[in-house]
Amino acid sequence: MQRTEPQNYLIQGIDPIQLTEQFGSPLYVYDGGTIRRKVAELLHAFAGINMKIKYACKANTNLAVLKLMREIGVELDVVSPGELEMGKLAGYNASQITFTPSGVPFEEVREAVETGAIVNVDSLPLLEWFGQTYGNTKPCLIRIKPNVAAGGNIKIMTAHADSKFGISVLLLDQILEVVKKYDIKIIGLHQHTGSDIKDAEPFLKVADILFETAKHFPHLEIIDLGGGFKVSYLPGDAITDMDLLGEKISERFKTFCKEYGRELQLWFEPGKFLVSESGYLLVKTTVVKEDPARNFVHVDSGLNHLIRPMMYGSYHHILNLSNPDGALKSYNVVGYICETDTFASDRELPEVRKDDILAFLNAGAYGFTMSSNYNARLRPAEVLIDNGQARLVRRRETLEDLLQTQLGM
Ligand SMILES: Cc1ncc(COP(=O)(O)O)c(C=O)c1O
Ligand SMILES: N[C@@H](CCCC[NH3+])C(=O)O
Repeated sequence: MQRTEPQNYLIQGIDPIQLTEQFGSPLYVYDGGTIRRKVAELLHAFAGINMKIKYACKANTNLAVLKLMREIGVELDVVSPGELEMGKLAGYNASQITFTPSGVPFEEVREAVETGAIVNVDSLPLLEWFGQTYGNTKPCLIRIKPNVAAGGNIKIMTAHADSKFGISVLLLDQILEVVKKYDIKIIGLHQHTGSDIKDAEPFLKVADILFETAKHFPHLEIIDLGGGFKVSYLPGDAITDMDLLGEKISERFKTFCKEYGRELQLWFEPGKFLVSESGYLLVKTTVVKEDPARNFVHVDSGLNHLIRPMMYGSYHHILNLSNPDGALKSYNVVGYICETDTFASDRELPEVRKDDILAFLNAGAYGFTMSSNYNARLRPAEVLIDNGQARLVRRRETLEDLLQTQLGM
């Protein structure tokens, strides 16, 4: 979204307020141009390296977004049979999809393997099952837990010693024993450190751990370093310097490949980095309440549509699209859910009036995908703007959708 004079917010030349008039509110809007730009940034940072992007689609599974990713050469990382199916519906071959489960029933792994996807094995019992079931007939990667703590907050750190994810690197001997016992075809090592990681240092640390571990596996083709690049939520927020990170990791990766004796492929699985900035949650002000303690702005949405502020205390920048020139006032922006659902506390915004349209920025990742029907509320519609055209890519839910699975009458 550019800010044009005088403070007229447009997404690819389209007025978001007009979108809410056409498609209703609340509304998720994604800017395909931003997604294309983010993919290009990542490719640029790792130019010169045999690198593949596996979009962690838990961030946003709208089929139009998945199709766009496929069209621009991005492959997929999925965490469930549902996401796998969505990937296929978006036109992916199963062989372009990696399944990265977390303690799932082994039947889900069987389904993924038999459909042709590659699996990141995340526990010793699963490795044992994989060996018993497939011997050396199917390839897999192993998800290593490097015991490194990094990420925006503890809930989104996934590689520290107490994290449930992956097989601890300290269990390497046991991993090797199982691999040997069944002659399992390990073609890659994987790790994902966490989300919202700004500095290059943790990425380099886990890369070194994986490179060292890789020396014990002679048939590798892939090193998968996961996702986690930080984006800017607050204006002026420090973000991962992708070019610097690309340069540093590429250098070490090249050295590793030389030592390993073969050129491997480097994979990344970003979610947030690719889609966060592309997304806006547009909401309408329902009530402005001037309480002695605080000014409250209620909107026609809540933690059911964007849970990140309540779940992680995350900051999402808010724009008052309807009154950008209004005098600044301090507000608590809250939802309509019967639960404390605060989007923002003590936030300075241009004066907010009833029926103003507000935009929550950085809503493209973990927005709609983490939404729910709490309080029997319906989920928003979604619009994708690409090549200057706005297209409805998910209709608004109806009460019928909500009642469809109920059998209690
Ligand atoms: C295995 C795996 N890969 C990739 C990601 C994407 O993380 P992010 O959206 O921070 O890039 C996640 C989510 O945390 C993950 O669990
Ligand atoms: N859902 C998290 C990031 C991914 C966590 C999943 N491992 C967020 O909104 O920041």
